[in-house]
Amino acid sequence: MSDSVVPTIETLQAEVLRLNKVVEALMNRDERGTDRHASAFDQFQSTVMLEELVRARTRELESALIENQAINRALREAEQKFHRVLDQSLVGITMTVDGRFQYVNPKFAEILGYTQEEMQRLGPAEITAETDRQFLNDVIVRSLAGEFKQITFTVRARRKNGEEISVEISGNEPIDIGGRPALIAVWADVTERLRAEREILALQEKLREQAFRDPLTGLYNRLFLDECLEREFARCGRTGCSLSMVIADLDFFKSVNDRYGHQAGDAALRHMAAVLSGHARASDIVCRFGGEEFLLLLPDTAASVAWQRAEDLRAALERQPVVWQAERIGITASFGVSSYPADAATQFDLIAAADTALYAAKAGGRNRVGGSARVDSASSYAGAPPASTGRRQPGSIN
Ligand SMILES: Nc1nc2c(ncn2[C@@H]2O[C@H](COP(=O)(O)OP(=O)(O)OP(=O)(O)O)[C@@H](O)[C@H]2O)c(=O)[nH]1
Repeated sequence: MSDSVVPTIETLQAEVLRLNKVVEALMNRDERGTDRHASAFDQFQSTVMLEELVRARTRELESALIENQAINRALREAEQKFHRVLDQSLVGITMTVDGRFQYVNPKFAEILGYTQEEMQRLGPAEITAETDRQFLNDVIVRSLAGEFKQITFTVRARRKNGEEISVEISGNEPIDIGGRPALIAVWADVTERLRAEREILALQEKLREQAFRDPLTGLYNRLFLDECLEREFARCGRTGCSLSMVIADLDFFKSVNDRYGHQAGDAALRHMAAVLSGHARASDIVCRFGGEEFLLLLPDTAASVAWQRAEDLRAALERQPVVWQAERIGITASFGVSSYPADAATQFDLIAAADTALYAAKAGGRNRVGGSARVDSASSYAGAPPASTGRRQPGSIN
């Protein structure tokens, strides 16, 4: 049979019937002719040939019919398999033509909370949250222009019940469906995945934050200080700005613990942390350096300004007693101030210089500020430590 046009089953069946009738008619006519007239040999021969031709054509058509039925069966099976795959797909699959969903699989309808029939009255724009609609339209226009071989992106979509979800869409170049460009896309609901990712990031941030925080006071710890001291030093080296440091150490803190108990000591440490934080500028870094020692890193702060700020802190601490249960415990601290580049060339020297200044303040009688940039004040001390500094008990001012 001709292979240019595949006839439909109906056409084939009609033609087989017609040919069978032709054969039948010929045979009848032949029989009738033989009865009535003695047929000429030629007529007989041509009739036999014609009959043979018709039979051959009938056989051809019958086998074409069988072949056609097999093809149709195979096509139906392939379509069924294809639909089964689409129906069972765990992701949404859509085919969009002229801005409308021409086909959506059940999963896509389920993701958006519509029926498959309802979905076919909608298009991608209608189910996209307003905030992302323009973006999606742009992607569709560019996809139809063949700009992307493959593209994956995420937008906010709106379900039938109004709930907003995040969907990840993967699409390819458009295909031709009946002369119209069609976009096939795979949609996945990634709302939970994105939420989990956000939670993990927040948790990581929290853990990072915890790793850098002192649990008792909530201040940064030494680990954090090491990180940012290096960074700040490098920055100041580059920009030529000054970097100051203040180390503060509670005076006679052992006596607070001994007299009021360890928990009162903890309260005093928290109180000290609150005073330091309360006086800090946004750019300052306030750390608990160790036991009852605190450290302030003051970027872009000249030595004299740092010294004055330490003095303000000293005075504030002296003024504000620790409130512990029914007690008001008066505490003081000694301070050591150092500055880059005035007192030190490296970050280690800067700490050492602040430490030396603190030691001098302790040695000078405590409750004072030590440092090379000291301004004249009764409570400041910058000289060498005397041989004996004496000790006094922290006073209850209740
Ligand atoms: N309550 C409490 N005490 C702490 C903590 N860390 C360190 N200490 C105490 O801090 C005290 C430090 O004592 P010292 O080093 O002798 O210093 P000080 O008594 O303050 O004396 P000076 O520094 O010379 O004025 C010790 O008794 C430590 O047990 C803490 O986290 N909580």
